[in-house]
Amino acid sequence: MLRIAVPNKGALSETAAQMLWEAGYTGRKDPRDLVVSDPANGVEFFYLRPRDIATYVGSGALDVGLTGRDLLLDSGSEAHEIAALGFGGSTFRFAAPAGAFSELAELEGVRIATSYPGLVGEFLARSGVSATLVKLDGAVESAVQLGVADAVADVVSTGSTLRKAGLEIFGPVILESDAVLIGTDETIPGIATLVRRLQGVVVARDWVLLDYDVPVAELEHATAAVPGFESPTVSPLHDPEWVAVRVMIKRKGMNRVMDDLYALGARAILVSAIHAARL
Ligand SMILES: Nc1ncnc2c1ncn2[C@@H]1O[C@H](COP(=O)(O)OP(=O)(O)OP(=O)(O)O)[C@@H](O)[C@H]1O
Ligand SMILES: O=P(O)(O)OC[C@H]1O[C@H](OP(=O)(O)OP(=O)(O)O)[C@H](O)[C@@H]1O
Ligand SMILES: [Mg+2]
Repeated sequence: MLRIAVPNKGALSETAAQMLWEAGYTGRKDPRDLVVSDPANGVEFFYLRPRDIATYVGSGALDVGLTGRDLLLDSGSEAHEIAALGFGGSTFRFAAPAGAFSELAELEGVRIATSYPGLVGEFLARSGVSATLVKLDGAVESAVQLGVADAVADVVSTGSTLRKAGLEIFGPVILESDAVLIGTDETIPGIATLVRRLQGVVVARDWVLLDYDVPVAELEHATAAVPGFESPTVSPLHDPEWVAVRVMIKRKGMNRVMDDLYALGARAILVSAIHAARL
């Protein structure tokens, strides 16, 4: 059985569970379950703290895990990224009260609060800056106001936590993070199927099916404007001057594409959701 680590709580847990469910796996029914076996799919899920997942997978105790790129790098684990999962996006940034710092070099000798000392320490070392890291468990945005640090380095998503704490981002982007599938050995039986299933879910979330009818005379323009994922399917219609076209497009921006096709003379432009995919 493939042994899979899944976040048991926190920012990634809900979407990770939803994705696995959409990929056809049996999830946990009770949020207190620690282990769930899914023999029909040949997998076993271990619900763990997101921060610990890279440690379990890196040690070989578990085969693969869903976690954040930032948590993977912070852990120093042997595990590596197998696939990006298209959710849990965040950036990792330095922040301080407005005007306190404007660039990285000014962090020399100052105190930086973070719950990701591995990630931040490695970044500072690579940049040739020597600072004192103050290791906190979370809510690091309060560290400056409470006087235990001069700056913070933390996960930023919408930026509202920083704003509420009166802090502003400065300096370079430390990391762009995403939820990722991690492992040590991609040849373990079952991993390739898991990856294909998860990628199928990512595709089904990000792409839609677009159907439209277009005059044959405009077909080249329309397919050049909307080439789709691979190549559009073109089918004859009863009226020989028209054809039907089917193409996959990104969900984001689909209304703009529909407007453009309409302007080119396409009609009966329909969008439908993709429920599952193997590409
Ligand atoms: N507000 C957010 N929006 C999007 N992703 C986030 C957000 N906060 C954290 N993440 C991502 O989620 C992961 C961290 O998850 P989480 O915050 O649940 O773990 P933690 O901070 O170690 O645990 P906890 O917050 O429960 O102490 C990281 O990969 C991070 O990039
Ligand atoms: O930019 P925002 O959308 O405001 O999100 C960023 C906040 O979310 C995370 O906190 P989390 O809820 O994980 O709490 P923690 O600090 O205790 O880990 C992160 O550590 C930031 O504090
Ligand atoms: Mg957190």
